[in-house]
Amino acid sequence: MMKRIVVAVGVVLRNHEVFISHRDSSRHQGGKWEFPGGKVEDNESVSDALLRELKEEINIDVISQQPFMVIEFDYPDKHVSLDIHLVTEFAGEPKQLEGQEARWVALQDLGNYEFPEANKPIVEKLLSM
Ligand SMILES: Nc1nc2c([nH]c(=O)n2[C@H]2C[C@H](O)[C@@H](COP(=O)(O)OP(=O)(O)OP(=O)(O)O)O2)c(=O)[nH]1
Ligand SMILES: [Mg+2]
Repeated sequence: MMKRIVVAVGVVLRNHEVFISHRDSSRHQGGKWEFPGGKVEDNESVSDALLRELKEEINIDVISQQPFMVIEFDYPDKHVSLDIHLVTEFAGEPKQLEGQEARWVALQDLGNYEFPEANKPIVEKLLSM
């Protein structure tokens, strides 16, 4: 059985816009857009991982976050559990630190971006807000 990887994911919101990054094509589910985040390490809580990943990837300090949804999804080569949080307050200006393209996108335009298949319910829920 494939081990399920727990991933902390942040939907960073400001004025009805969300900050997304483009996943490098060399990576798992590469060439698609993503919400910043990454794997929860051993001995780390999901919220610790969320804070760490958003600092490492987009250089912000999370001040407020709320659980949004959990999605378990099996890619052929990887089983993931995405623990998604809305980040509604943060310090610093989001900036991609890992060389990926990144941008603010209006919530109602999210449907124009290609995300990994597991993200479908996230995008649907955001579009219905
Ligand atoms: N960050 C992120 N990962 C996602 C999303 N949707 C989705 O299926 N994933 C999957 C892709 C990866 O298989 C997995 C973990 O993401 P990751 O590669 O960013 O993990 P990480 O930041 O710890 O990076 P690394 O150790 O692989 O370099 O979650 C999403 O919206 N954001
Ligand atoms: Mg990541």
